[in-house]
Amino acid sequence: MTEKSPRFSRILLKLSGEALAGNKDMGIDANILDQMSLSIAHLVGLGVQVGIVVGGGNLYRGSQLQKDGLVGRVTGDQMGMLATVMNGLAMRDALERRNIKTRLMSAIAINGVVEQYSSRNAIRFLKSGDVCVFVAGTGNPFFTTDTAACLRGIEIEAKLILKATKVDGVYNKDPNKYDDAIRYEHLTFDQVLDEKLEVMDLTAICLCRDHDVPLQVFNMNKAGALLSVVMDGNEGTRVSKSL
Ligand SMILES: Nc1ncnc2c1ncn2[C@@H]1O[C@H](COP(=O)(O)OP(=O)(O)O)[C@@H](O)[C@H]1O
Ligand SMILES: O=c1ccn([C@@H]2O[C@H](COP(=O)(O)OP(=O)(O)O)[C@@H](O)[C@H]2O)c(=O)[nH]1
Repeated sequence: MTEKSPRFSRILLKLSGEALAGNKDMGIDANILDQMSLSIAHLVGLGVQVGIVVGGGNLYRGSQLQKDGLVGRVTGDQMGMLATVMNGLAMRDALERRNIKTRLMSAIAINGVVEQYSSRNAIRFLKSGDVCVFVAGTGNPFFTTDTAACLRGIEIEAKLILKATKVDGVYNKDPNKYDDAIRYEHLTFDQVLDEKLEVMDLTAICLCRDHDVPLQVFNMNKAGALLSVVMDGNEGTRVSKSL
């Protein structure tokens, strides 16, 4: 009997900072990180090329720092981007503890700590089986790591961008506020924009739509969900250019 091969050969996985925090208010939950690295190791073992964009919301968000009166927005966003670097360092170590060769690539140069992002190098590393963790978002203030995920996904020619979240996909309204919210199995980027569904920010959605890269939103806390998305795409909600 031959083992089924993955439906997507190269993926970009977006992990939010909050996902890394688990049930903690702040910081990183070591058990969550370990679980995530195990799931990613499983994909790598199946020959899937994996790029990861990590968020930083478990540590800092520029908009919040500005609201708190601590710093201006640009400085706050720079602190937010540096927060993603810290999460990425922890993610790299968790993956390497599982003997997965991992490249940590940053949009902002931090010599001696991370290597600088280049799409050509990233594609080369992915082809050789290394996992690439992309940090520091897009390198620019006023953007999000969701946008960075779509940008990097397009650049590395990922077949699918996966957005890991805390709910089972995209609903017609916020499932954490409305018990009668209904989950979509499949919808278009234009529907997301027209119905103002809070899946990703507008820049991220427009990038995926304009470059025709499908997006899958799924629950990272559900056992086996990541594997199921990559093997057959039957998990969560798929968002694409057309139905
Ligand atoms: N239409 C919707 N479908 C799914 N989740 C939604 C929707 N509207 C709001 N949400 C909320 O978005 C949250 C997930 O957003 P996410 O982008 O993963 O979080 P973060 O902003 O921390 O990265 C869910 O917990 C849910 O409460
Ligand atoms: O291209 C980017 C990506 C991120 N950020 C900053 O980094 C913070 C953390 O990223 P994000 O909020 O996207 O993290 P997540 O919600 O995924 O944990 C953001 O709030 C921004 O302040 C930024 O300035 N530019």
